[in-house]
Amino acid sequence: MKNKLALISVYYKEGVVDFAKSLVKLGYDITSTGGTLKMLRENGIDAIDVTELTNFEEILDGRVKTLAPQIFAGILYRRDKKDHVETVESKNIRPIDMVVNVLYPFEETVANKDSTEEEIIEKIDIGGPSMIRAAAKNHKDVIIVTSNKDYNEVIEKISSGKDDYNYRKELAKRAFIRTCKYEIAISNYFMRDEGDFKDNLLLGYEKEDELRYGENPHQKAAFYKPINDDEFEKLNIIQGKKLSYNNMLDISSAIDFMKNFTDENTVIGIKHLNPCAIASDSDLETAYDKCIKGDSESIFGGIVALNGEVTKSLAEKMTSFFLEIVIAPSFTEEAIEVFTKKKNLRVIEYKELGINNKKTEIREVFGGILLQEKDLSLYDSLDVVTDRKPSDKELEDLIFAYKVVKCTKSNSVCIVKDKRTLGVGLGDVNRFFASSHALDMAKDDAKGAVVASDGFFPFADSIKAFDEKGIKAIIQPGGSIKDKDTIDYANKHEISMIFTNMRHFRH
Ligand SMILES: NC(=O)c1ncn([C@@H]2O[C@H](COP(=O)(O)O)[C@@H](O)[C@H]2O)c1NC=O
Repeated sequence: MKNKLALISVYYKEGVVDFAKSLVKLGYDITSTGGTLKMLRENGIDAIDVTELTNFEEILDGRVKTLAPQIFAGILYRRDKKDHVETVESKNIRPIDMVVNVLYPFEETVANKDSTEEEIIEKIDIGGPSMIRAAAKNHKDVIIVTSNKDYNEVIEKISSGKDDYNYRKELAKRAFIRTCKYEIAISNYFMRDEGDFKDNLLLGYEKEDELRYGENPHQKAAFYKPINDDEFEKLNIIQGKKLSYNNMLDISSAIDFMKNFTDENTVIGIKHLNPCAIASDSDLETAYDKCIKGDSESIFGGIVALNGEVTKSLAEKMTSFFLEIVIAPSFTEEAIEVFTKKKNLRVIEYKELGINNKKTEIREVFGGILLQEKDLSLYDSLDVVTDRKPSDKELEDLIFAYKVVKCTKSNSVCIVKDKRTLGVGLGDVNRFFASSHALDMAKDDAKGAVVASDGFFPFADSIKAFDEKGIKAIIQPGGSIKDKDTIDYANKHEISMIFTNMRHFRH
């Protein structure tokens, strides 16, 4: 009886020589293709050239080498079917008991900006996926290996007689996942000119980690990363407890919110995916002090995002009370040292905080998912619709306040003075409630402050409430059928009002 036969054809050759040597020790014969064959032979492995099995030389620059009936029949015939066995024997086809294949690097070639179209097309592996699928289909009798990460495990399993049906099935599963991800990458390449809203949304995700629990302790959860995307790796988790489900949501909000504050040092305090306070200043530490003053109570147990380097003195301030996460583009060594006092606090460095690198966002809903462009603009125009015009200082604060309401759950209204939130009313079911909440938080400081609203005011009731507290400038999208009432009220009470013609709901 002949030895078992392993067909080895791998693009990346790391580990393949040792793997093949181990297979030989376990009694396997090796057959191989082109560059793999050369390498194995150079390393003293007496491999059979696959052309001896196919009776056909490799042609068309390697486009056809293993694509031959002798190979596919050797892999695919059913060992438990008499007629299959007879066919294979009568045609002198050698059984192939293991296929080891590492595909052409299509994904890497597409990711390389210097690759030409021709180079990319040539990296669409044809023979590899065909062999992988054939071997995976016939896993009952054939072992399929698709990654050099599996080499050691495969040798261990065979050596200990544990290369049983279940293990071969497990390898088949990995193989089909590999070819599936490969096809997603190829299909997405061919759809690249269809823009963001393609007819087919082919997404592939792989589990990065199990999470301790979900939104609540009784819910299980895990985090999945998109295949061929290393965005998550850009988060440098300097210290702290493992990230939880809610932490991941909060970090995402922090990253999203900060994209609105690129032109000035800004500090955002976040609770339950909403900013509880935001402040900007020419000095980061002052911005931090202003932010904490904005809502010194809600920030407890929250997240602080800063768009500048965290210094020792800032770190000392942030360790003086309980925070879950601090995220910033950089930290000084002294700051990191200070944070070590609070072992559980997650300290996260994200160099691209404040940079826009995603144009669309996905959400799951009943029956499917929703895909939309991210809300990346602030206003369409700044139309002063009242007799009184805002002063330059008011205008600065109005624009700042409008950025804040862009970050909040709708309906939202916020009150701002000196680029600092005094009160944020958010997630309310009616705009007057949101206005009242913001006013309650701002207390007497509201005098001389400005207001922003993420949607239009349907009635003049909120304007009246602002006026009673001494607010003199308002920014809102406009667009209500009752805009006239609101403008008339503002004119009568010498309030200036700006229409932006751009709403910022966030559901
Ligand atoms: N066309 C074929 O018959 C074929 N058979 C195997 N390959 C690929 O050739 C690569 C190995 O290259 P080499 O034979 O030079 O070591 C592997 O990634 C394998 O997937 C092929 N190439 C692409 O389709």
